[in-house]
Amino acid sequence: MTSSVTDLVDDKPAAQGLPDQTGAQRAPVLTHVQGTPNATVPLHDISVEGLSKTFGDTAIFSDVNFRLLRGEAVALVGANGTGKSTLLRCLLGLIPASGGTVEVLGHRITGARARDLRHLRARTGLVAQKHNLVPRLSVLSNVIHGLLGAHSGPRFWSQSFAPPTARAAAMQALTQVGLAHLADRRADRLSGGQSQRVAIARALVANPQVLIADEPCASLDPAAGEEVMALFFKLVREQGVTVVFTSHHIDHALDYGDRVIGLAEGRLALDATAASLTSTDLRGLYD
Ligand SMILES: Nc1ncnc2c1ncn2[C@@H]1O[C@H](COP(=O)(O)OP(=O)(O)OP(=O)(O)O)[C@@H](O)[C@H]1O
Repeated sequence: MTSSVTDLVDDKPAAQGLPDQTGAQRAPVLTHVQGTPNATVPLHDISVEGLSKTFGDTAIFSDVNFRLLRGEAVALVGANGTGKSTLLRCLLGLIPASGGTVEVLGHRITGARARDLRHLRARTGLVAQKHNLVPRLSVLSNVIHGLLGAHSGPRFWSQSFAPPTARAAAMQALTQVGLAHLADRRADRLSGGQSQRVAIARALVANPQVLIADEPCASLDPAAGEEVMALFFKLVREQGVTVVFTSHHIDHALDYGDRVIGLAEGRLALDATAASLTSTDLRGLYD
């Protein structure tokens, strides 16, 4: 559908329509559609239809359907092993779906060629449970690697060779996460919380429109985890990024998500606004 988009009316989250984490309402972003000059429809950054995934003979989930509006933050919840990480990997095309379709930013992910996926990865980002920094390289070089989706080549592997514009962008991202003073430190000399902040800077440096975060604070102690979540969502809200995140913390899903979707018994068992849910509703998914 979005391949026929011709004119984006407003690409920032506005102030009405969808609830944000403070309970305020934000409007869905509207777009004109080619051939229907007077029509406006909400712009979906992610559309999932009839998605299923099996590993061998084991069905992980089937018939999953949801759409995410631009700027929306959606928490994906469910008990261990229900397929949350698998679903996130299908969204990014990191593993093939077994059935159904995924569209991200108007591009079909399911069945796409590797070259097209590479192009799209320049506009998407991933924050994983394990930050996956290159341990022997500097913090700055690791953040510069976040630009590799948009550019490639040896010039982007090390801060010494990267163009000044790339270094400046990476320094700005480090400043946003409060770690500019550690730019030259080796990544393996950081604390867990600092590493995860660097991973966030790396994910945000290329100004992605869509971010996937798989338990971004799972490896951190509760205090550091709270700090990282608050920082992450402050930045993505400021930048109007569309986010899908998983968390085992029910409070995080309700505090940071506009919407919560839940997997149980191989199905999408929940899709509701965070404002309409209580922690008891979510606990039911873990029984
Ligand atoms: N590559 C794979 N091959 C076979 N089975 C897999 C593979 N990846 C995941 N699985 C299985 O798929 C199921 C869902 O795994 P997944 O990691 O997506 O669950 P999850 O909901 O993210 O779990 P958790 O909350 O523990 O992180 C699990 O039973 C897992 O063992």
